[in-house]
Amino acid sequence: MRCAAGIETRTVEESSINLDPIQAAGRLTPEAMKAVIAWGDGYSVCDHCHKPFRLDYVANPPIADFHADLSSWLGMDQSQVVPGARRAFQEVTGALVGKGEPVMMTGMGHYTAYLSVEVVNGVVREIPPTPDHHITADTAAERIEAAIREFGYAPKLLFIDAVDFMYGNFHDVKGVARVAHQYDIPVLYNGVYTVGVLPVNGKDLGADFVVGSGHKSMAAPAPSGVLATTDEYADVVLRTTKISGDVTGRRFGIKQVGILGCSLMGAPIVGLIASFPTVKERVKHWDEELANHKIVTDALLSIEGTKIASEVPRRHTLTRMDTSASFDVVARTHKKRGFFLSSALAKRGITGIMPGVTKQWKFNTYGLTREQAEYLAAAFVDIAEENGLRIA
Ligand SMILES: Cc1ncc(COP(=O)(O)O)c(C=O)c1O
Repeated sequence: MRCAAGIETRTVEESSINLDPIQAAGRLTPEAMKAVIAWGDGYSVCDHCHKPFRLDYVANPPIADFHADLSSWLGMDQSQVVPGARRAFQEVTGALVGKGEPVMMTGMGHYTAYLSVEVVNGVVREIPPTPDHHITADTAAERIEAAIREFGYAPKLLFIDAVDFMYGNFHDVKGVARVAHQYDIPVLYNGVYTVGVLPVNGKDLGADFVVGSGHKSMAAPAPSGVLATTDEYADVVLRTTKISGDVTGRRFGIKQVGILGCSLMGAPIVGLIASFPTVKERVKHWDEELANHKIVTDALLSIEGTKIASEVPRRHTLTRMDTSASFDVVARTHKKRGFFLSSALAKRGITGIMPGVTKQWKFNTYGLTREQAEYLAAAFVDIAEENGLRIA
């Protein structure tokens, strides 16, 4: 069915398996789905906004309680909801970084982190990954020293991914944060692949800012995300307005500057909150997610020539495979070329791997049941066998 604006009814096949790394942990819970329908009108939660007229003070739906819960759940002091992790990056750079000032970024950072420096006319200085795709404290120290020599003062902020989007590798957040703090550089922990799927305690990690993505990892609608910080940085980054109109003298209460007053006011905030109890529970079961993931990677590794390009053993459900000596060999002569793999998977109800790619590709098994993991594992082996690849 298609509405007058041309939007088709979206059907989500419950039994199908979507391996798209960015979608795996963002699918809504049934509770969020219902809440989104009930609260989908534009500014729906604003019916319940009373003095002092700020989103995080709304008692019903329980937005105020959610903020308090979120801060303690992340091991931080204060938090805010934002329209996506990228807006949290922007809020922090907006508060801490001036024109021409350096920010340390890892060479494996997301493009939105780079752009959040660009939007405030800051300058990026990178910490390159090691040949095995890790960000280490030693390299961070070297690059910070180099930036200090170049600029004459320490960088204003350091971004570090808990788990990067390229390989799904874990990085030495604690070690890097310890080094950064020796130079008084605040640390932004990018938790888009951790917050909402596994336990995170920002202060234990040495983070000054913890950023999560609602639509990527907290079973929430887009755009949504979270920013948590310490009391030390809250005064600057979550600061309230002081501006006034020079002619009218107008003032704006206690609105927060970094999110231009309010951020999520309808479906995204109620969806985020409605999924939160499930999200808090599911992070306790990360080991089960890893066990399911291993069923699939073991099956893939049984296909002769197949390797894992990410760190091993796997500690995350997002993995980059190297099938240049297996599926890519098939692709060279197959009539569908590289598309044979995505097409064979689609026939089996499996989507989310980039069509046409057979050398290196990423997938994420987060949220699959044991049965689905076994089905997926068997599907890869089956596809390999029907294309003449040997199984060890
Ligand atoms: C590592 C990383 N950081 C940040 C983002 C941006 O997140 P959001 O869409 O919530 O702004 C992404 C999105 O894919 C990502 O992979």
